[in-house]
Amino acid sequence: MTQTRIFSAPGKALLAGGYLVLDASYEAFVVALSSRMHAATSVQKTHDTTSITVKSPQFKEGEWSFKIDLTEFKQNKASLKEKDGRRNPFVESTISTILSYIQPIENYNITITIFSDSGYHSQVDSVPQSSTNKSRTFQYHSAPITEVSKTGLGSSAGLVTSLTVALLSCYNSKLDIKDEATLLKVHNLAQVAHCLAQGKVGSGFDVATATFGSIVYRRFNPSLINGLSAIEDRSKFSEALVKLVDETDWKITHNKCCLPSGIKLLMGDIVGGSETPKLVTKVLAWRKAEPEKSLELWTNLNNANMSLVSVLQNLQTISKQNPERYQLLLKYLNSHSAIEINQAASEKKLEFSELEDVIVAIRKIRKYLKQMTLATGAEIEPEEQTQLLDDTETLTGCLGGVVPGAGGYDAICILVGEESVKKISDLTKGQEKFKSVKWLDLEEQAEGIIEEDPNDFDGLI
Ligand SMILES: Nc1ncnc2c1ncn2[C@@H]1O[C@H](COP(=O)(O)OP(=O)(O)OP(=O)(O)O)[C@@H](O)[C@H]1O
Ligand SMILES: C[C@@](O)(CCOP(=O)(O)O)CC(=O)O
Repeated sequence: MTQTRIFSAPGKALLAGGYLVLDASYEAFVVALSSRMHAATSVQKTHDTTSITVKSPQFKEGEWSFKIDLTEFKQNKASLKEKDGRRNPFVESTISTILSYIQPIENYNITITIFSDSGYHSQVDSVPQSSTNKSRTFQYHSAPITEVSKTGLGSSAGLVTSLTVALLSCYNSKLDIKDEATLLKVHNLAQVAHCLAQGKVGSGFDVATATFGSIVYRRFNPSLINGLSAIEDRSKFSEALVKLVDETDWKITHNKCCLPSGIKLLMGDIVGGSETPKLVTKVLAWRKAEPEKSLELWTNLNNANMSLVSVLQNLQTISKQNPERYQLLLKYLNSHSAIEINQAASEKKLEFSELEDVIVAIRKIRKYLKQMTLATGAEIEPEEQTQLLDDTETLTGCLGGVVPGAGGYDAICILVGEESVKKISDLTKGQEKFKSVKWLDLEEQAEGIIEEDPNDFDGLI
């Protein structure tokens, strides 16, 4: 019997809480994006050995095939061997984590096909291909996955999370991702697989967002996964993994939190790029060397981050409790810039002080990220980005913006009234001061993992 189920998981933009989120004392606000990673299953029972193939047809040589003798797998923790010696550490790690967890007795032929929305990668040298009913279009690249430039939306987290839920569904046809406990299990397994593939334990905000969608996130203790990776024997590893996934409280926070209606996230890709690990190393070294100064800065920045979350939540509440006033507020936003709103507030002429609250919170975040930049020497909000973000405050309908995640020269994220999105992208196109920005064709899509309609993928699989 063959069954096709398709699951997808979103990309991310870390709007508030970069660096702080590495420490479980602090929370971060992460927005899930409309660029998603999809995993389509095909399962057949077999009497032979288990065979698992992951295809990623948008990339050259995007196929990784494994034949697995289940008895041998249980006895030996050696890594899986791909048929043609091809490597994809994230695919290998996810398959071996799921098999270690499930410890299957019956054999299946499984094929999972991955589809990646165009926001994750540069579209240079790629051609579109659509499903029969034209509801889905994906870009097909002429190069292997490792050679195509990434945009920073968390492609490996999206891959691991969608592959985790897809593989689990192959062994449990009743798997329901609307069930909270199931979703938490998927999250825990995907975090383990992602960390083992990376060979390090990060904050995990990307995997958490891929699973749960737009959230306020607090990380888990890294020792949970560090302990696992030290186990050499497969049966002991499986036993510890089951305990960790099913019986351990990871003490993470993943509270749903999204942008208020009528306010959109606009993400600008910047010409240039930064290496996150180098920035992180500098920041953590300074934090260690300057415990008192850094505590003060971390506290101030965290207060600013949390105030952004709370003013956005306040707007969401107004939109529900007083929709008429909220429509007027949005109208005002879509006809004023952050500078003008701020000016009106200082002259005590502003009717919608809630808009000023957002602008102030964003400015505070930037102020402390700039202090972090100057103190640590890590280019988190470098001068070019400062100028660019200041310039966005002059755009009608824009509340300002930040450098997302680790910052640097990768991207900017701005908050914009929905009606102003197109105007801003049109207006900035020809302008010298915005010449380094390419607005990405994506927006917030707050859901985490969802199950897709297979008909939408006809002709692609
Ligand atoms: N569509 C895909 N198909 C197969 N493998 C993928 C796909 N997307 C990502 N991967 C895997 O994830 C790797 C990229 O992970 P890496 O940790 O380098 O980037 P990342 O931090 O997730 O990137 P970014 O945040 O910029 O998207 C790829 O080399 C590949 O192994
Ligand atoms: C700096 C850090 O806090 C955020 C990095 O975010 P991004 O990969 O730049 O989106 C690192 C992490 O949390 O793993």
